[in-house]
Amino acid sequence: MTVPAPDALLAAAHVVSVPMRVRFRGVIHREALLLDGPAGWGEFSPFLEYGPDQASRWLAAAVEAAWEGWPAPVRHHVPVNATVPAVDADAVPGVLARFPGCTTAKVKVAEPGQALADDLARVAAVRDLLGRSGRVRVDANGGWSVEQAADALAALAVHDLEYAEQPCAGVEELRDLRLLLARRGVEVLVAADESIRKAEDPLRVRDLGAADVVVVKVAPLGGVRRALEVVDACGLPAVVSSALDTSVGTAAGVALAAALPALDHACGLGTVALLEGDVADPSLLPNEGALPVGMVAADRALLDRWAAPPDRAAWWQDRLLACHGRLTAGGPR
Ligand SMILES: O=C(O)CCC(=O)c1ccccc1C(=O)O
Ligand SMILES: [Mg+2]
Repeated sequence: MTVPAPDALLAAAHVVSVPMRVRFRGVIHREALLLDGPAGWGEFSPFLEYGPDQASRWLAAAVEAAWEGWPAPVRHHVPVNATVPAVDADAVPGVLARFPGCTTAKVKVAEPGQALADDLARVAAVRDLLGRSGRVRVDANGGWSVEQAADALAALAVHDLEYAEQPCAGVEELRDLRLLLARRGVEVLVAADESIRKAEDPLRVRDLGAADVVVVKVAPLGGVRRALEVVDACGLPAVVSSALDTSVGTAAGVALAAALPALDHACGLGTVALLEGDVADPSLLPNEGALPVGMVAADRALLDRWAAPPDRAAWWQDRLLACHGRLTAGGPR
């Protein structure tokens, strides 16, 4: 991929700060730099704490979207899951109402400061609303030790889990957990999310037998094409998920999900519903449990409405330039 010159990137950039409806991943304002390029719109929104190596992959994904475009889709709609943040059980109906027609829900668990009882109550509430035919998965974001995960999943399994996403932080831990669950007769599949971030990761996950399913995100992997290679190398069923993107970044995830040869699970791409505002009109929101495939353009009025304060816009422009330097210096793959 040829990376545009710094001036071309800066000239194409719009920085926004969008409030979240509910705190998610500690984030209450989602900041993003949108790029208006010849092939369409791209989103550059690495989380604030990410260093330049990680963040430059997000830039590669944004440049792919805005200067190159995506591979051809093999489907026109992508089924999505509802995403339930670590809210109180009584807030679950309000969250699920934002995901019309979704029959799969992903529930955040193992939130710091909360107890297993909170997770059990939240998951029970979700199962209750979806009914027996719904699918319920949990995401611990690596918050449990192997023992904690085995105990928690044995308890949560009464609600019939589709899988548990990143129950423990490390790849070896995921492998050990799978062995322990099998020994204890707990039938819960394990998905790797944070363990799939770098080019060499998926092969490690596969070779160690650390997961049954892989979660892939376009931006951290450096674009739709790179993510397709990762899934192919891994040889495991894949679920595409968002990084809490605006509709522009979400469309890249939809493009990946639409280009995958096989797609057996709902994707975590309904998260625009967790944002209070967005850059596109209409927003890329689930309808009848699915999203349409296609490029999404940002809207000028909405870019103005959610424009970031000048100091934050300058911070993002500096970050863009730093990442540009990494990418053109050969950067991480
Ligand atoms: O998968 C989903 O349902 C939504 C996406 C999501 O949970 C997420 C969004 C931003 C950062 C991390 C994660 C995650 O899956 O851990
Ligand atoms: Mg996850």
